Amino acid sequence: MITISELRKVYRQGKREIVALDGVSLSVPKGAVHGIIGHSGAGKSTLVRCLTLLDRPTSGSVEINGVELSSVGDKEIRQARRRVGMVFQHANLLDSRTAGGNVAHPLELVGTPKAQIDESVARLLGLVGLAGFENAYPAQLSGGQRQRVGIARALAADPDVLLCDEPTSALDPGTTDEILDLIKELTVRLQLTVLIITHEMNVVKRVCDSVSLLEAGRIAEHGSLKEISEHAESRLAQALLPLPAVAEAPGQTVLDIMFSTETVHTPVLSSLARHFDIDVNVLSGSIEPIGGQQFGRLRIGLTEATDVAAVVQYLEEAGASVARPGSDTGEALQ
Ligand SMILES: Nc1ncnc2c1ncn2[C@@H]1O[C@H](COP(=O)(O)OP(=O)(O)OP(=O)(O)O)[C@@H](O)[C@H]1O
Repeated sequence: MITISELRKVYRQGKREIVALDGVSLSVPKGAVHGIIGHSGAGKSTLVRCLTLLDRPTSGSVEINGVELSSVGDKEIRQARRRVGMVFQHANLLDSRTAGGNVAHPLELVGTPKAQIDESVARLLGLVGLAGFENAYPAQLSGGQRQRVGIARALAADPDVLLCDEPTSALDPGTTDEILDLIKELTVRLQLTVLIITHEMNVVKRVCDSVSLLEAGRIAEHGSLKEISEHAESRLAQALLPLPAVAEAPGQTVLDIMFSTETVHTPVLSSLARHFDIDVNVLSGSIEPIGGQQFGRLRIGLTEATDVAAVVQYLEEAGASVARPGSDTGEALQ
């Protein structure tokens, strides 16, 4: 379990203060995968550096399984760092070392006996589906295999938390899915706590149990995928269920409707049309499985004469969530 409380990081450039993290609080239980989405400059790298103790937070705390990370002294810092395994975008393997040599590296650095290292390397490569690849060099491996080695190396020190920084951004879609499935499987099997920094909503959909939107150093939105997908005004929900090209609807009142598992299969729109004796114009829509459950989003147009407040109330009473689409939509997060 990782608990981040009121984390602040202020950089100073001469007289100027740059607030990179502005009170980030977040809790992820053991065995869960949490995604962090954010635009460039939101504070993602700073958060990674604070969690890996490459940077000291200005204030706030990071606790891993009840142990406070941010207050450890310089002497214990190496030990504390071992609690967080790091997976990078480009695997960052040492080209001069074999796959086995790369996985062995962090164990060698802390003086683990040779026999124990050999046993760990074989076990870890087996765990990531690379049994028998001990002697292959990174140049002889595919991008996905290199990332598997990177994951095995991150697990070598038996960490509690796996911190994955854009782990699939350099991979093709098929390999991305394989690596994400591996991360999910390892999370459950080893009871890890996983944080994935990503800009890809597909990563969130496939592997995350919960997600946060980091904006200007603050958590602007967060929740489980189910909680988020039930709120039509949530930008994360809109990014999870982006609408295909939306048709213009001159002279109509446009509404976005989010349907959750319970309502996605009920004929809400036809009953709406019957109830109010109106025509409902479907402008765009999508229905997708998110976090193992079906969610839907529809954009509809109503003729201006319709009593919109009554329509919204009717839809909400039917279990849907309704929003008026604005200019700042979740599509921009894609
Ligand atoms: N060492 C530093 N000194 C001064 N300002 C910094 C430093 N590191 C980051 N910042 C500033 O802190 C803010 C957050 O930066 P950060 O690199 O954490 O964002 P990010 O979300 O990782 O962006 P990107 O996706 O582009 O890497 C930015 O305004 C950045 O300019």
